[in-house]
Amino acid sequence: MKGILLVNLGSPDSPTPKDVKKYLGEFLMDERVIDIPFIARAALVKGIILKTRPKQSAAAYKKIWWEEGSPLIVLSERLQKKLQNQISLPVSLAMRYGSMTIKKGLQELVDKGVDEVLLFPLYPQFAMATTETITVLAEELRQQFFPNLKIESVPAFYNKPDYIEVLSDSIKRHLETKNYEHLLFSYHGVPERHIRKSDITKSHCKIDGSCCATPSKAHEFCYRHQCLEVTRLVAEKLQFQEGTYSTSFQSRLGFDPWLQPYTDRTIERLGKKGVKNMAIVTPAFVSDCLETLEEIAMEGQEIFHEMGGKDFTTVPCLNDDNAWVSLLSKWINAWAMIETIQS
Ligand SMILES: C=CC1=C(C)c2cc3[nH]c(cc4nc(cc5[nH]c(cc1n2)c(C)c5CCC(=O)O)C(CCC(=O)O)=C4C)c(C)c3C=C
Ligand SMILES: [Fe+2]
Ligand SMILES: [Fe+2]
Repeated sequence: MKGILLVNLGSPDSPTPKDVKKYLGEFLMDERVIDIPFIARAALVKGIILKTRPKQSAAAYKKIWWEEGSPLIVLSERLQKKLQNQISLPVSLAMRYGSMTIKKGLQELVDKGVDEVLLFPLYPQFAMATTETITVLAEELRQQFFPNLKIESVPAFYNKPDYIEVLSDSIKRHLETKNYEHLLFSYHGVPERHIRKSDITKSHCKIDGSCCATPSKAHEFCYRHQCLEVTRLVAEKLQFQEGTYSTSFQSRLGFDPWLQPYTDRTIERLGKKGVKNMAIVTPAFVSDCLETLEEIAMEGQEIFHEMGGKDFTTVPCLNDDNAWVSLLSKWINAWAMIETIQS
C-alpha cells in the first residue's frame, strides 16, 4: 500500500530557553545547515551560538506561540488533517528537527501497512538546508530501519503552473482591499556558499545577479534561481508593473555573506524612500512560523514604521488554504495513479 509523509522543518517543544536550546542544537549541528567541518561546527554551535541564542529565540517564540503549540506545527497538522480527509491513502506528518521525527512518521505509515512512501518536503524551492537534508535522512533511516520500504521524494515545485496559480490567487485575495505601493517577496536566506555547493555544473553560479536568469541545468538545485522565478512567475500572472514589487532574503545568521538584498534593509530603504503602504509575502514558507509571524509581521513592521511607513500588510502563507489542499491532493493522486499503472 502507498502512503504519504509530509515533512516540515520543526519547532521546539515549548518556547522555553531549555527546549529552544535542544531544538537549535539539533538543527544547527546538521551539516547541511551549518556546512563546516564537524569540530568547527561543534565549537561554533555549542561554544558560541547555544550560549546566547536560546534565550533570545525563546523570547521571540513566546511572542508568537499559540495555546495549541507552535504555529508551524499546528498549521502543518491542520494541513495534514485536511489532506487526509481528501485522500484515501494514509497521510502522516513529520518534522526534520524536534520530537515529531521522520523515523516516527515512517513507522506510523509502516504500521498502517504502507510499503511505498511519497516523501513530501513542504518547501517550494530546493535548498540543501531543507529538501536535501530531509531526503538524505529519510534514505539513511530506510537503510537502517525500513529496508523493505520504497521511498520516492517530491522535488521542488516552485515553478509548477498550478502552484503559481494557487499562490497568486492567495496573494490577490489577501491584497484585494489594500492600497499598497510596493509588494516585497521575502524568502528565507541561505549563505551564498550553499548556492555554489549545490551547483551541479560547478561553473554556472556566479551570485552576480545574472546567472540565475541564464538557462542552466544548475537551476534544478539553485535556491536563488528558484526564489527569483517564483517572484517573476507570480508578477507575470498578476500583471504587476515593473518597480511595484521586488525580492529580498531574510533571517541571516552569522557573518558569512548570505543571499542579498536583505529583507530588513529593503524594508528600511522602502520606508526611507517615502513608501507609505507596503505589503509582504513569504513564499519560501508553506506554513506561518517564527520567521513570518515574528521577524516579518512584528520586527519588519516596526522597521517600516520607524522609517515613516504607515500600512504594513502581510500575506499569510498557504497554510491549510482549501485551494492549496486540493492541489496537494491532485499531485498525490496523480503519483498514486502513475505508480499503480507502472506496477
Ligand atoms: C526556506 C526554508 C528555510 C531555509 C532555507 C532555512 C535555512 C537556514 N535557517 C537557519 C537558521 C535558523 N532558522 C530558524 C528558523 C526557521 N527556519 C525556517 C526555514 C528555513 N531555514 C523556518 C520555517 C523556521 C521557523 C521555525 C519555527 O519553529 O517556527 C532558526 C530558529 C529561530 C532563530 O533562532 O532565529 C534558525 C537559527 C540557517 C543557519 C539556515 C541556512 C542554511
Ligand atoms: Fe531557517
Ligand atoms: Fe544561479
